[in-house]
Amino acid sequence: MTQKNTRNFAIIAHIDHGKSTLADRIMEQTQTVSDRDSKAQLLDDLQVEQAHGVTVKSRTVRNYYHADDGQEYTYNFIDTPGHVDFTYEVSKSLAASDGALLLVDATQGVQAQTVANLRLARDNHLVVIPVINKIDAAAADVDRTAEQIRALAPEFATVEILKISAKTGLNVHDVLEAIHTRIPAPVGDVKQPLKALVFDSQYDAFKGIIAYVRVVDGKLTTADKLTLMANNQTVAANEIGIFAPQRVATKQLSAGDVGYVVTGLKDPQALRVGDTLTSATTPTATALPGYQPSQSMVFAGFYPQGDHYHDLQLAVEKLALNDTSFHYHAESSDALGAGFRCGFLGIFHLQIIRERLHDEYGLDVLTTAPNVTYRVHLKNEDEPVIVNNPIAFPDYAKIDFVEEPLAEATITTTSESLSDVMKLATQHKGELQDMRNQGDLVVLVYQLPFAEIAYDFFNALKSVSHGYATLTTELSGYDIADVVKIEVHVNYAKVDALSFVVHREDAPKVAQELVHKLKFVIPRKLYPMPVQSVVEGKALARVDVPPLRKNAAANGEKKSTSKKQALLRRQSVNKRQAAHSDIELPQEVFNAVLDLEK
Ligand SMILES: Nc1nc2c(ncn2[C@@H]2O[C@H](COP(=O)(O)OP(=O)(O)OP(=O)(O)O)[C@@H](O)[C@H]2O)c(=O)[nH]1
Repeated sequence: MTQKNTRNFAIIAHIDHGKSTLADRIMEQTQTVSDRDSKAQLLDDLQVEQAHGVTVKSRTVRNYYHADDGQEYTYNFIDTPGHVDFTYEVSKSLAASDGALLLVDATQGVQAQTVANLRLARDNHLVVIPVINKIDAAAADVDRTAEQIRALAPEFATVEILKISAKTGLNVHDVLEAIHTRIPAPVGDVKQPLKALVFDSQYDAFKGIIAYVRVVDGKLTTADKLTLMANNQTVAANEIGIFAPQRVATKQLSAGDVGYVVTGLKDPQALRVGDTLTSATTPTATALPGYQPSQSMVFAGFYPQGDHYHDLQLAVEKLALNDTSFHYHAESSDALGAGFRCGFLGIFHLQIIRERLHDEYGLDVLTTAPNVTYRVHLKNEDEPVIVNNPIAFPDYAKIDFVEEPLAEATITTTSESLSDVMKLATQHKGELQDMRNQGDLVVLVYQLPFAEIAYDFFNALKSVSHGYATLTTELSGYDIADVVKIEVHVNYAKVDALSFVVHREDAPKVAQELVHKLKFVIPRKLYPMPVQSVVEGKALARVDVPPLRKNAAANGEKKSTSKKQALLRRQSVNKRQAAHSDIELPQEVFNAVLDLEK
């Protein structure tokens, strides 16, 4: 079979519009998987994906399709995630594709991620096939959805929009035909030196790093010695193969093919996604453009529970290899010891990484309260200090002013929940920029501090809108903000890992709420321990964590004054000792900071 019969495409859509269901149907109708296998969810195989019912990793699968024109085609498709926190995964997949199926749910119409993903596809010069899905559903409004799609891009005004049910399989055949008639065959020259884009990777305990590649030019065989162009590192091709959907070894991958290479590299940091793989003996002159590194929006500290620092280090290295939008570097805290400062695309991403550490590596990590990046301008300094860890937030006396990141949030909701959604956005310091109708739905554009949406905004939005509202966010710049650091002192000793940054106007309320929550989660000691929220050197709130046993010096005890004084003296000795002793910090303590209504 020649490359003219190969098609590489991605399936993109807003979350839950049916990508994985369509991927399953395509595999079924091309007999890539047996009927028995297709009963199980084939692609979303990570435990976190099954637990949340969403895709977080892109999946690549090769299918063979006997088309109506009598020819056999190779279809390499990449199923991509739909959640806004995983857009980076989508952009990597698109760079390895020539076309995209853009799926729109007929019951919901065009949504925020539909627009965002279409933009990514067009940036990558892909041929986009619009597909309306769920036409079998009672609430489907196919005509309205078609109208919305036509309005999205000029080229959609004339192309045929396919109308399918991925669930029942209705018209999926039309999709299979459109793929080879509308999406171009890969261009690339088998005779040129090898040039392959590493678009994803995975760490296998036995085989080491497995690179997922799209071969752009040339051929790749196991006989080749290869070079990774970013740092000129030579690697082997111990095994090469395709995804069917499990890895199946082949003898050769040539220009236009999508497959994998078992590199034999054992150091998880040795390979960078976006790198170009070439031949060590006849290398190509220029590397492929690769990807823009992703920008972390939310940061949190990960600390091992117990004596597992090195296990955690290995696990984060391997996860970062598999998820290039997850970043980390070593940090330490007085209270928690050695750990890692980790960067995420959003709070859902953080949650998924935590769960993957648990599911795939058996590690439970202590997670400190998440925060955004601040630009702190110091007095008499020209350049701002970039702070993504509240522990490192400079002393308030040295600060001239602080800038915080702003988000442009696009919320699509129903008119019934409009007023509740607007109230929520205002509570989170949102300023309305634009409001328009999209069919029966209302689209609201807000500008608000990124920190306000970084925590619980998405869940709150889902709850006030009864699950209907959707959200996409984009960093829209930095602006001056009056923020302060809240420090927590337990028994007069600062617990650095509990520090966080809030707007000054919210500080008194947050400080009160925090100490009242901490009172119940800080493990008790034999003596009472004051817990204070301290802002700019002043304690704004205080409570006492009660002692484990009865306080012998408390009033109401029938004791002589001298006995009480003796006890008080002993307790004050305890107290001084305690100020130096370790305070245990279980995850609930950090959750108390996390759950605050900031
Ligand atoms: N009625 C109907 N339901 C469908 C159809 N296609 C998918 N669904 C349902 O829609 C839900 C979401 O489908 P998925 O295929 O998981 O959606 P997805 O786009 O892959 O979701 P993410 O990967 O998380 O973005 C599931 O409950 C499917 O059963 C369809 O054609 N008709």
